[in-house]
Amino acid sequence: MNQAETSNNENTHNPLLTLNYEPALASLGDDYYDEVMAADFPQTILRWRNDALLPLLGLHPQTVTDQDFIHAFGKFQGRKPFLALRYHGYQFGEYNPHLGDGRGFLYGQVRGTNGELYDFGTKGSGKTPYSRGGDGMLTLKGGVREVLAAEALHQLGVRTSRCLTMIETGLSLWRGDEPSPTRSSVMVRLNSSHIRFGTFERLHYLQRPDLTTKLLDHVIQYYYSHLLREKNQYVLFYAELVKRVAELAAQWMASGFCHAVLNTDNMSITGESFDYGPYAFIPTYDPYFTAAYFDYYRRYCYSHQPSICQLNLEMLQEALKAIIDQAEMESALAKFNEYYQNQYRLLMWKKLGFEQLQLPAANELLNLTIQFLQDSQVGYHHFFSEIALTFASPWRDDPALVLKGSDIIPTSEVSNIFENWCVLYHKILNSFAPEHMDVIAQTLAENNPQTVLLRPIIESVWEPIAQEDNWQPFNDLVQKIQSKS
Ligand SMILES: Nc1ncnc2c1ncn2[C@@H]1O[C@H](COP(=O)(O)OP(=O)(O)OP(=O)(O)O)[C@@H](O)[C@H]1O
Ligand SMILES: [Mg+2]
Repeated sequence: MNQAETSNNENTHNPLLTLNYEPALASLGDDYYDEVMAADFPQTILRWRNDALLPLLGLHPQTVTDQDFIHAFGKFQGRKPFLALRYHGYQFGEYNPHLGDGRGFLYGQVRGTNGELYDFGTKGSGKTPYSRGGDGMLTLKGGVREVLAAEALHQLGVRTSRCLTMIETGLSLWRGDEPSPTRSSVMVRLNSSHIRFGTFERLHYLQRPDLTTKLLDHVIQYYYSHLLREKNQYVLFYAELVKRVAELAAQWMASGFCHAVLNTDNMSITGESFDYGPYAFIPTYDPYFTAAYFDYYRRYCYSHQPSICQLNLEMLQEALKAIIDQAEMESALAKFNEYYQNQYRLLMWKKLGFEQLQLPAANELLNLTIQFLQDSQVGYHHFFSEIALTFASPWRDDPALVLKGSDIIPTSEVSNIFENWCVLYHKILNSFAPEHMDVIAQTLAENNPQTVLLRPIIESVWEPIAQEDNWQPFNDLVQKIQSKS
């Protein structure tokens, strides 16, 4: 076989290339994107493949070889067009009309076995017309961090994008925030959509309500299709987006996650979480914990996340008001807090072991928990995982037994709050039948995995990669996360 025949053969036998790709976004026309080419990399070494996602694409992991991944997502053979999507966005409060996919593109769109349409989006695949001064690349550590964040958040029940694969690409990159030169990677991500708030903001900036209408119809058709028959579907879309985003913010907060860069170009129009750059899981409950070193004014600190999401939704009204009544959008947004609070409470109660709780004891328990976590500065995740680990039915019998045997040992300054917490927890346990203790134990275990992606854990798997190209700790960590252990 000559080279062309070999390549053709690889294309027709590669299950990743013979998926039923749907040109949903491409069919909107080139007002929304630029066709681009992928970089030609000196090396393509498969470092990670997310076999857990393949069944969603209708594929059996055993039928997809490592070479198939490399051929499709490292060498970028056998598919086109690749679309660098156009968008703008508010970055740290300032409008930036020079954005767009600067180091990635929409690789293709595929319908999952669940009937939903998914984007395959790249990151680190080379320069585009939107790269500005950037090199179009993703560091290997950046790829490792994004893979880990997405898997961890998914297992914590957060509505998130996930990485399909990560391939090392053999370049030396220079970055201010990593010891440089540093290694490079390309990552392919599965998102519900790569259409961002900033995609609409750009159309408003260009004063093209015709293109806004066309894009919104597309969004509703593909991502809010249950609204298609409604007369006032545009308002209903906005109202549902408010709910989805409020619930997402609650999921981040309960998970102890700080996204770090909540610019409107990082806000998905489907209300899904994505783009894991300088994120961090909070070590302790600190409302002002800030994950990005360049966030000098703590704009995107942990506790600001709900209000920033609300603000981003408010700014989106500006981009949509040419086609949706603004007063109606305002009244939809007025529900943000209620949606947020309801979801946050529910998730926190689950972390405490309860699917359902009677008010007002439920609120009291939540307030006391937060107060204790904040005043004591015990590890946020550690506190919950210790409850899950040490929980035992006798906690019902005596408040002094609650958390006995755990390593949560409060200092004298917070011993009062801790005692109150134990007394209340004990009282709540007694509002359930003894047979219910197993259910509580199970709820605790399901909602508080022992493996938490704190920064030192990420560094501990990155070090062996950086020092001796040892991927075992990384693979072990992903496996632990995926198995929720
Ligand atoms: N190394 C780079 N080269 C070129 N453009 C870049 C680079 N890093 C970031 N950009 C661009 O800067 C903007 C903001 O980057 P940001 O980190 O939010 O997005 P991203 O991580 O590149 O991609 P995504 O939002 O799809 O996850 C985007 O337009 C992005 O494409
Ligand atoms: Mg981004």
